[in-house]
Amino acid sequence: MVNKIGIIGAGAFGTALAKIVAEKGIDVTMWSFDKEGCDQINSVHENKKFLPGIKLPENITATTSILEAANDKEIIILASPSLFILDSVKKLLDVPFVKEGKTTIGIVAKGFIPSKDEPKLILETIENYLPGFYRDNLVYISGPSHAEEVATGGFTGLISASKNPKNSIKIRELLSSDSLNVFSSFDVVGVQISAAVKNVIAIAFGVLDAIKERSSAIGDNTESLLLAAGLNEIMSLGKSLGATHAETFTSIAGVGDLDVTCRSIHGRNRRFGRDIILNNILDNFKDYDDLIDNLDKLPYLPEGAVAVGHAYKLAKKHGLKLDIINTVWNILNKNSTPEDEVKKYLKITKF
Ligand SMILES: NC(=O)C1=CN([C@@H]2O[C@H](COP(=O)(O)OP(=O)(O)OC[C@H]3O[C@@H](n4cnc5c(N)ncnc54)[C@H](OP(=O)(O)O)[C@@H]3O)[C@@H](O)[C@H]2O)C=CC1
Ligand SMILES: O=C(CO)COP(=O)(O)O
Repeated sequence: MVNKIGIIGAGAFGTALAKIVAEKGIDVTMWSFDKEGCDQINSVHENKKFLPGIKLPENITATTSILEAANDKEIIILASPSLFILDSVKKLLDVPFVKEGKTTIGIVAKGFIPSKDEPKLILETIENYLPGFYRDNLVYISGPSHAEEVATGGFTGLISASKNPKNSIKIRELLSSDSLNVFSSFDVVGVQISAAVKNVIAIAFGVLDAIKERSSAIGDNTESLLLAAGLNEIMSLGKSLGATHAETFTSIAGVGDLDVTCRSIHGRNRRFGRDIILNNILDNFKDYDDLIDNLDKLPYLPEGAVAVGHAYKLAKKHGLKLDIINTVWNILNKNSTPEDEVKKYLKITKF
């Protein structure tokens, strides 16, 4: 029986999972990048920056020492966003328990790690940094799970995916609770692609959703069309990259997460799409590279902005014509106006 774990990254989702686990009587040590946030969790038992208004159990403690958070823990969960996860992994290499392979590592980041190299899925990139025995042993945690609802006990389904069934079961047992229903999967490729590319589709959805407020040419029917076509693009890319189970795409990891990310008011990628139309947010950036370099300056993190660059390259490499991914790529590169890109995608001439 696990009695203490480490969570690396004290953002909204890391904190929500910490609360679920701590309420089961398991002690949680969270590593926070930010000293002030760390002090708040320890003194007032609240993460005011990322999960305001949620009282945290007292068996959650926070530290700015990654050694303290990760050493001597049978399980650690990496909860830093995809943009920063590699920094966290590099820091973990100094932790004896991690170096000796004594810990099971779960990862919740959805997206691609920013890089100019050939696109790689998150687990593959992380495996390249960790000692060899972690290969095929990492666990990828996904599913439709906005932190705000997980933290307040909203009933939620998650997928625990690993090539090593012992490890996926270990994480499943750790996270399962009255409000969290966790399922195991072997399809690490299908689950990761679904998690990364749904953020791209959600940006497109946000763009359509904002145009819907201004024009009767776009309605709920149009949005459902986008959702269905988006799922097809996720499936095409997933199959080309080696997804092993078609059911992944119709599961909570696929259509479930796509749906919540596009429709929920909590969705940050959807919000980014809306801000492109309603607040001309792209005017603040010179070009796509400038957007990616400054993404962490936005008040919320739309990981789909990074993911679209990788998905676009992967689609090209595999000879796939993926129109929504191309449309989002063109919008973020300001190849023409977002409205014109949407018209081109829908093959219509006016709104
Ligand atoms: N939010 C959600 O509902 C869900 C999120 N996820 C995934 O979980 C991951 C984390 O998302 P979320 O919790 O929402 O993130 P948040 O946007 O809430 O938090 C940002 C996080 O980034 C960390 N951070 C900021 N700058 C740096 C840096 N330079 N180096 C290292 N860490 C930094 C912060 O650390 P600190 O607190 O220490 O300052 C904090 O943990 C994402 O990949 C997301 O896709 C998955 C399911 C649901
Ligand atoms: O992955 C998520 C919910 O499952 C969160 O999506 P956003 O990053 O768009 O908020």
